[in-house]
Order: sequence, then C-alpha cells, then structure tokens
Amino acid sequence: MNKYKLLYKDFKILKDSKSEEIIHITNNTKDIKPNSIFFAIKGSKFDGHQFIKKAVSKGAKVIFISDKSKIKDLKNINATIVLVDNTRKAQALVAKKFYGNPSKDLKVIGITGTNGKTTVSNLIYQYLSMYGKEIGIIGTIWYRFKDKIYDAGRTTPDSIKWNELLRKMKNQGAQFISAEISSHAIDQYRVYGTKFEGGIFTNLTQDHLDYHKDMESYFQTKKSFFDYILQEKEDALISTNVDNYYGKRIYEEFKNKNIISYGKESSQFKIKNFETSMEGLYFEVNYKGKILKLKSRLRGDFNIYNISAAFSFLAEYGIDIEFLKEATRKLIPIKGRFEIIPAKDFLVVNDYAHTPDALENILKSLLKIKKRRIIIVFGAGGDRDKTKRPKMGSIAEKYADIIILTSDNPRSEDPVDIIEDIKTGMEMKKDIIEIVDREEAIKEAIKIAMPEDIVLISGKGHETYQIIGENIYHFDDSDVAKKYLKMFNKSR
Ligand SMILES: CC(=O)N[C@H]1[C@@H](OP(=O)(O)OP(=O)(O)OC[C@H]2O[C@@H](n3ccc(=O)[nH]c3=O)[C@H](O)[C@@H]2O)O[C@H](CO)[C@@H](O)[C@@H]1O[C@H](C)C(=O)N[C@@H](C)C(=O)N[C@H](CCC(=O)O)C(=O)O
Ligand SMILES: Nc1ncnc2c1ncn2[C@@H]1O[C@H](COP(=O)(O)OP(=O)(O)OP(=O)(O)O)[C@@H](O)[C@H]1O
Ligand SMILES: N[C@H](CCC[C@H](N)C(=O)O)C(=O)O
Ligand SMILES: [Mg+2]
Repeated sequence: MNKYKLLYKDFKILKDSKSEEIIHITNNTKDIKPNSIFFAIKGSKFDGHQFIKKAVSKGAKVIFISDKSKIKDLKNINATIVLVDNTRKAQALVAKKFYGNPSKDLKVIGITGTNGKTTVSNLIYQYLSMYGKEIGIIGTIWYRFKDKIYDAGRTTPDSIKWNELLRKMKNQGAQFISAEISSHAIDQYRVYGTKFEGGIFTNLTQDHLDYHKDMESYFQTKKSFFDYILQEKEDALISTNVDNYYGKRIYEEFKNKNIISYGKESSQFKIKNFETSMEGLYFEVNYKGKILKLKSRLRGDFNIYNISAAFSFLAEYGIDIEFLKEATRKLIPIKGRFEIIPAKDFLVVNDYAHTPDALENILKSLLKIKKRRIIIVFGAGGDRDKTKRPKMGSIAEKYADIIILTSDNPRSEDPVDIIEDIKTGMEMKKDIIEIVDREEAIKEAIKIAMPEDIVLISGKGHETYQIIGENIYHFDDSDVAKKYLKMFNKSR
C-alpha cells in the first residue's frame, strides 16, 4: 500500500496513479516539492481547486479535493485524486499522521476566548517553566521552545504547521505546550485531531463578527473547541471565567465534566478583595476552603482574571498551590500589555487593546490611577470586523479626555474610511484630533502630554510592523514613543 493511504483512510480515491512515497504535505502551490500531497482548499480569497494543475506540474503526487464538480477537469492528470467532505479536516488528520501524532506524547493546554489568550498562555508558560517543566508556546507573539523561535504568522498556525511545530518541540524535549486557540483556528480545523490536557475559556466579547456573523455563532465555535477536546480525552480539564455571560454558559454546558470555574461569582475559585495600583495587583482567592493572598507585578484589573485563569487551571491540574502562590509574585508582565514606557512626569502605556471590551478594560484601569487627563491614540484594523469601530470610538470618548484617531493596520482599506467608521460612534464633544500617520499621531500625543497626564497608545502592543495595503513596514509603538519622548526631552 502506498504511504499516503496509511496517512488518511477515510476517503475515496478517485484516481490512483501509483504514486511514490510522500515526503511533503502542503495546501499552497508556492510550497510544493516533488512527491507532495496538495490539499485543494476553498478559502476566503482563493479556491485551491484552481491550482491543482500547477501543483501537479510542480511535483504533487496526491491531491485532496472536496469539490466533486472539478473531477471531470482532472481526468488526464498524473496524480492520485482523493475526494473528501472537508479538506481542512482531512488535512489536519493527515498532518497528525505525517508528523507521527505528536500530541500523543505531549501535554497540550489550549487557551481560547476573545481577550487574554496571549497573556494566559504566557502565564501558563511562566508558571510551568518555574516549576521545572520543559514547555513550548504557540501564540500571537511567537512560536517558541527554549531559545528556538519559529516564524509566527497567525495566532494559531494551520494544521500542517501546527503538527510540525508540536513534533519539533517534542523532539527537542518539550513536555508541555501552551497554545492560543483562535476562533478562526477552531472553525478551520487547525488543531483538529490533537489531544489536549485541557482548555481555558477567558471571556467572549465582540470581535471577528466579519467572520462569525453574530455573537451566538462566535460562541458556538468557541464552545466546539471544548466538545472536541473532550472527545479526544474524556477527562480533559476545563477552566472558565464565570463573571462573563458566555463563560457561565461554558460552565453550564460542561458542569458534569472535569471543570473549574473562576471569578467573583465562582464558588470554586472565588476572587475577592482586590486592589490594583501602579505597583501591581493584590487579590484574594477562596479555593478549596483556603484563602490565597496573591500578589503580582502585572498591572490592570483584567490581569486578575488572567492570573486566575492560569492559576485555577494549574492548581486543579495538580500543581502545588504554595508553589503557584509564590510563583505569582515572580510573574513577568507581557510585552505590549499594559506596558509602561518610561516618561519624565507623566505615564505612557502601550496596550494591545483592539476590541471594544479590551479598550474599555484598559481605560477603566487607567481611570483609577488618573490624576489629570487621559490622551488616547488608536485606530482599528482594516479587513476586520467593522462593527467594532464605532463601539471603540464611543468607549474612547467616554473615558479619555483627548482622542487622537489614527491608523492601526489598515491592510487593504483606506485608513481615512476606518477613522470615519470609528467617528460614527462618537458624539464628537471631546477634543478629537485626526492624524492618519501613526508615527505622527504618537508624536503629537507625546508633545501635548503634560505632567500627570496618561498617554495610552492602543491596538498594536507587541507588533513590530504596520500593514498598509500589501506592504508590511517596520513599526513599533513603544520604540516610536521612546523616540519622541527623547526628542521632546520627556524621557526618564
Ligand atoms: C480568514 C482566514 O483565517 N484565512 C486564513 C486561511 O486562508 P484561506 O483558507 O481563506 O486561504 P485563501 O487565501 O483563500 O487560499 C485558499 C487556498 O489556496 C491556496 N493558494 C492560494 C494562492 C496561491 O497562489 N496558491 C495556493 O495554493 C492557499 O494556500 C489556500 O490553501 O488560511 C490561511 C493559511 O492557513 C491563512 O493564512 C489565512 O489567514 C489570513 C491571512 C488571516 O488574516 N487570518 C486571520 C483573520 C486569522 O486567522 N486570525 C486568527 C487570530 C484571531 C485572534 O486571535 O483574534 C489567527 O489565528 O491568527
Ligand atoms: N481577561 C481579559 N479581559 C478583558 N480584556 C483583556 C483581558 N486580558 C487582556 N485584555 C485586553 O486585551 C488586550 C489583548 O490581550 P491578549 O493579547 O492577552 O489577548 P488575546 O486574546 O491574545 O488577543 P488576540 O485575539 O489578538 O490574540 C490586552 O492588551 C488588554 O487590553
Ligand atoms: N488577532 C487579531 C489581532 C488584531 C490586532 C490589530 N492590531 C489589527 O491589526 O487589527 C486579528 O488578527 O484580528
Ligand atoms: Mg493573542
């Protein structure tokens, strides 16, 4: 039997040209090598079926298709054609086999939710590293194991890259993987077939409605991740935030499973008596009859939830509570999340808030420490959920004193149109400045900042690029802010 037949059994071979051994798998014609499997995927921009001839000319030996109507065009093709119901699903299963079922010997923890995934996955990474475990991380900032950093494009890579990464990290000695699981990833079967030790649900608020259409289907996609991990592992652990409507629904759906809730409204990991300041966070938790007094250098009220997400999961997973308590004090803040940029006599904060809820949370946290004015610089990403723009405008106007509207990553959209969309949610009663060029916008904020003001630069956090049209330019909010702090003699 040919090797590809062993890779994926549940399919119909329409045409078998006695292919040779498969040495590579891909869904992109730019990546074909001789003796590849090519998955023809119907995407949002292209239909992979249109690239089949090209794939074969470049050496593809097996083609997975889902569109029956294309079969007649493939009669004379010198490759094996495999018809499946869902190519992304098939790709995930083939990739799992091709890379030797890597999750079998790994402990993978998946974090999903609208906001907090990067933070929580980093906290899991930090806690388990301090605990002496070898752990890899896959998420928005990077794909990394020890000193080896792999190219990260998406928050969650596609199933081929995902399985390849798990395999590489496993071979280098990883025991655990902490991974962000985006809703796109769930919908596109990017982690399908993987065995997870468990999953964390942080929250669900508006984002990505361009893709998921409404909140209910966005929620159902997120929920399906938990259905799925329980299918792979019956006793997989779930941790969910019950201070959030959708988090509560996750709890209700899975309350008979191995689940722990956290939050002020939780009876299992109950958050109470919390204080936040510029020094960090203090809060108490009632867990299994004990009061845990937790201190952290992370700032921002929302990080109480993120720490609780990671802590509750790991405690329930069996990691020593006293260890976790001590380790909480040592947690290091995450790049671009409530990141402080040293300034002389005012505060500059770089934060990745790019959704209405995140923006409201960071602004509310800043309001608590506000002495004078809040100056906000922000925009919204192009080719993404348009309906979040006016909401972000309205929130900025509610909490900030001076609003500088600028570009985020405009992608294929006109940045001026994006600013106009943001403005439709604003009453335009506050000081509003429009500066399309993000560097100029940050410069202006630093220039007008006076002692005791707060400047919030929001939306791009750790990103070191700006996408304008098809081009990607180097851009780093923190570096730009530092440059102008220095220029105006305002750095500390
Ligand atoms: C909407 C979406 O998620 N799209 C992702 C998806 O693309 P797609 O399936 O729609 O692909 P397509 O571009 O229409 O092409 C269809 C097929 O033709 C193939 N093709 C295309 C051109 C060609 O010359 N040759 C060729 O073979 C493509 O490889 C693909 O297999 O699969 C691609 C490969 O995995 C991804 O790169 C692509 O991410 C796009 C660029 C993207 O922007 N995705 C974002 C929205 C995303 O996934 N974001 C989440 C984070 C969200 C969050 O955390 O908030 C993420 O996980 O990163
Ligand atoms: N638990 C939380 N609840 C609400 N807002 C949060 C929470 N954690 C972080 N935020 C806000 O969301 C921003 C992004 O946080 P983070 O990068 O951890 O989220 P994410 O889910 O990984 O985002 P993305 O979907 O872009 O990958 C932060 O900068 C902060 O403003
Ligand atoms: N994971 C999110 C990140 C958005 C970050 C923001 N800077 C933007 O470009 O819209 C997305 O791909 O929608
Ligand atoms: Mg992230």
